[in-house]
Amino acid sequence: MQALLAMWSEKFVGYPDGSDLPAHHDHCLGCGPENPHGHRLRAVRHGDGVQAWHTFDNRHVGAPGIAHGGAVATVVDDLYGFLLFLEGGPAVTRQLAVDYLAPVLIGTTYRLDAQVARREGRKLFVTAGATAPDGRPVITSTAVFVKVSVEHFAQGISPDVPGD
Ligand SMILES: CCCCCCCCCCCC(=O)SCCNC(=O)CCNC(=O)[C@H](O)C(C)(C)COP(=O)(O)OP(=O)(O)OC[C@H]1O[C@@H](n2cnc3c(N)ncnc32)[C@H](O)[C@@H]1OP(=O)(O)O
Repeated sequence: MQALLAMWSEKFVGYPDGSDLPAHHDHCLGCGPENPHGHRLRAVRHGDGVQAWHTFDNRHVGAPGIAHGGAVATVVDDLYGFLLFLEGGPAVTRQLAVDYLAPVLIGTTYRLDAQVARREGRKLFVTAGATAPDGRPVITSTAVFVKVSVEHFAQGISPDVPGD
């Protein structure tokens, strides 16, 4: 637990505009480089928000040729998680909504953007979207994140689960 806390506190530092943001951790489904099932999402700071380019592959297919809606939601949720590095501390998803405006195609690279729309007490109201190469919006999203202490994550740490 102490090693995890130390590793995370090192990640909540200032990030200049345009800089790469770190993975949440190596096995994160959204961005972890060591998760064989994961999306390996990479994001950069873009002004006061975050931006990513992402291509879904056949591990995340729903209908043939189309990304599974749950996989899309995973990536959006994780993209919001990168905003936390700009906020300076952890938070967790309390509510997530995704509007699927058009199919997200396997093998097509989409631009994703997320930002904090509003802060209210411990809540962050966030918004995101994904844009196709021709400029069409394919999804929009809103979510509510709630700030937590790093001790919140101790609930999930088990010596029997790989990756902990
Ligand atoms: C290094 C990386 C580290 C960070 C690592 C981050 C990794 C990012 C990965 C992507 C993100 C994830 O997958 S996160 C994992 C998925 N999410 C989770 O596991 C969270 C599970 N839920 C919880 O643990 C809990 O519900 C909490 C901690 C979120 C909150 O519990 P609580 O303290 O009891 O509070 P609760 O009653 O639930 O409500 C909290 C506040 O939200 C408000 N609220 C609730 N629903 C809504 C709603 N739909 N719209 C508006 N507001 C709402 C309530 O009114 C309240 O406001 P007020 O009374 O305060 O005004």
